[in-house]
Amino acid sequence: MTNHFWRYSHLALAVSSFLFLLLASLTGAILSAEPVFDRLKPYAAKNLDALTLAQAIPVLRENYLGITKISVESNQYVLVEGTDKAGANIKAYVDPRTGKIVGKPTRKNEFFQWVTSLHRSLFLHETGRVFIGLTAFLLILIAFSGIMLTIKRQRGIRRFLAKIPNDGTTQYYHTVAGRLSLVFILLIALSGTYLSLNTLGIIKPVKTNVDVDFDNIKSGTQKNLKDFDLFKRTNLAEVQTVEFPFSEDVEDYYTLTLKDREVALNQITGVVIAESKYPFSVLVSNLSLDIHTGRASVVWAVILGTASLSILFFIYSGFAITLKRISGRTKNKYKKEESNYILLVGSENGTTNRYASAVLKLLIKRGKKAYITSMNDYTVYPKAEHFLVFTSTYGIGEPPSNANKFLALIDEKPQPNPITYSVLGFGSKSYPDFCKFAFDVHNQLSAKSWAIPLIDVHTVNDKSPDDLSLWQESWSQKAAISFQDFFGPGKEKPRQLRSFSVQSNLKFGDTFLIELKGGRKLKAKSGDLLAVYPANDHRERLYSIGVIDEKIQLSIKLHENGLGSGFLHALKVADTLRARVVKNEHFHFPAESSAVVMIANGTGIAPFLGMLDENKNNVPCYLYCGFKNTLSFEPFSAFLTGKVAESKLSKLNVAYSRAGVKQYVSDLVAVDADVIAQKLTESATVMICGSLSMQKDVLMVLAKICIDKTGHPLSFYQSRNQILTDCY
Ligand SMILES: Cc1cc2nc3c(=O)[nH]c(=O)nc-3n(C[C@H](O)[C@H](O)[C@H](O)COP(=O)(O)O)c2cc1C
Repeated sequence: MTNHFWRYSHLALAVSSFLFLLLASLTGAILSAEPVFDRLKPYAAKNLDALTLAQAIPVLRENYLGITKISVESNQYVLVEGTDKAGANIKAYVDPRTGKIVGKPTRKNEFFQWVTSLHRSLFLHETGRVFIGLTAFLLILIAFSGIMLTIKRQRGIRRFLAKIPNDGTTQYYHTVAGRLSLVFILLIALSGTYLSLNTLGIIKPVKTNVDVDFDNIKSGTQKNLKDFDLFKRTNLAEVQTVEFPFSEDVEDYYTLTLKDREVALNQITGVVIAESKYPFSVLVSNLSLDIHTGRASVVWAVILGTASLSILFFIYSGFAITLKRISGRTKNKYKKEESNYILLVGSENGTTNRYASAVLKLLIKRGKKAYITSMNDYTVYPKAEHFLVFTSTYGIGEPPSNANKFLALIDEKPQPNPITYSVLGFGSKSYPDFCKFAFDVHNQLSAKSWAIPLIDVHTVNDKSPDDLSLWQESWSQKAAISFQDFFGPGKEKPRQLRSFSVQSNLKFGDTFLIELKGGRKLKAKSGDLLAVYPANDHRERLYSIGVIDEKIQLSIKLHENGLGSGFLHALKVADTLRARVVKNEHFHFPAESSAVVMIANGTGIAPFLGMLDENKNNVPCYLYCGFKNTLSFEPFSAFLTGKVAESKLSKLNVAYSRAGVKQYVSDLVAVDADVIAQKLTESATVMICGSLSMQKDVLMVLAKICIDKTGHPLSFYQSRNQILTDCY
């Protein structure tokens, strides 16, 4: 059964029993203090398991003239009833080793009596008992559905006790505490249910009294009590009551009520004259009482109290989780039929929902017609121009439950118009399949003819504000929608711009290479981005950078009327530029990788130039790059040949799309399918930088290579950081 089923069962059971569960656990926690208070009184006898009846009874008989009954109560009080040496009636707690009176039985504490009634029947007699019994039963089901949810969360029963990644959420504490208290809560619930079945008369535990055959009772010489075999074998911890014979007549006998049976004993010879073992139902009933009340052990009573308090915590945290989950849902202002921006959300616990809702509000504030819905409600949107997909990943790289039909739906329902899309994945690197579902969505959308990627797939690790703002910057640049007054997580921070001086600006047709030098404390790595503000206003342009000899190198294509490229193209040596470096951790040269496969087209080669320069350990690097013709490759040719000579680049593969055999870089990748598959299985990293259309083609080729030659889907490697992309 699905996670969804268990989640809703868990919630529905908790909601339906909430009030009774609250009362029962609160009163249960209070009642667990009673055995502790009882044990604090000086009446409890110590080490009853080390004192036999053969030792205790003679001592008590010496002290009291006529004993009618000895009772050993569950709190280890030993009660003697009968007459004392002066012939006066007594009913007192005694020390069974000395026979001394230690206290007199008193009425049960009124407060505990009141709480007990509330706990057992809510003061509603039979009806209350039914409700309480039902609550105990529902608690079993809640615990069971909780176990199933934990198994799903932990990806299998064998990993049930494995470490749970601590993301600091209420859900984490709910799960961890649940696992710790599970056994105790189950015992409370099972014993409570059984006791309720007893009190409601559905299960009737019937003790059969000993059946004595009076014709067979034999007399003889009076044996000393301390020599009675059964008395020697039975310690006081096993005893509930010992009823003494009424007279000295041989037909009167001792009746011993033990934990598991009743025994009749000849008072002259000490021989067992009858025995009746309790039926299973009585044993279970006694055990349930011990378990449910903690009457037999202070330690158990404390555990019970803690477990009852933990139920209160689960009620609180469970509702907090649900509230968080549903609070992110937003009402739509526009209908889906009229909206141009469609926000598709996959969220299990509400984090992604809340972020998507903040983006929706921003779009509406900017005057856009936007519509938000969960990914499973995906349909055909006649006026849609942009899809914004926000999704988390759960389980073994699986979709959240409101997105589990999405991949099938996009196959079933093609859009009538071309639509740009962007996918933002929410996940956590504590899980092996980081944002895998977001990659699955991005890959599947990129194979659709109607879907045009607006920006590369982005991921957010543990709600990182830096990751969120990176997506915002990339998306707002392409969609021309400012996030300036965005009110949501990862909202814009004040920009701290630095000055860069232009070292060179070399032009090669419509491509140009700029070298920039920042101040001494500049920390930039190849793969980071440079944010430039060409009009000195909010409009930002991002460029991938390569760092060579502590200088930032940008490789840019001049676009007609391009705001950013036009501005940079016009820069001259010694000009200064105000800009900032945006960290792009996910696209740095991998610190530990058996090999690196670099795939680029056009100016996307820029970060790889810096990375090859950085390759001090000569990690095997394979570059596949695509250019229009030899002229557009020329700016990089000498540098790359030099890196081959230095063994920093193992193999250089160049495709020209408008010259010679007319190939694309994806064709080169397809030719080397075997090599790339082998590298991937050897934990190599594939890095792709360049245009989104090139990425689309390359991902399709890689998807085929992965599935055909390694048996894993492409997203398997993407979510393990083995396929990194930075495309625009
Ligand atoms: C049970 C569980 C399983 C998860 N599995 C993954 C996973 O496989 N990959 C991943 O990147 N993140 C995983 N995460 C992290 C979530 O995707 C991340 O916390 C996300 O922000 C949750 O978003 P939501 O609240 O919108 O569902 C998991 C979280 C939980 C609680």
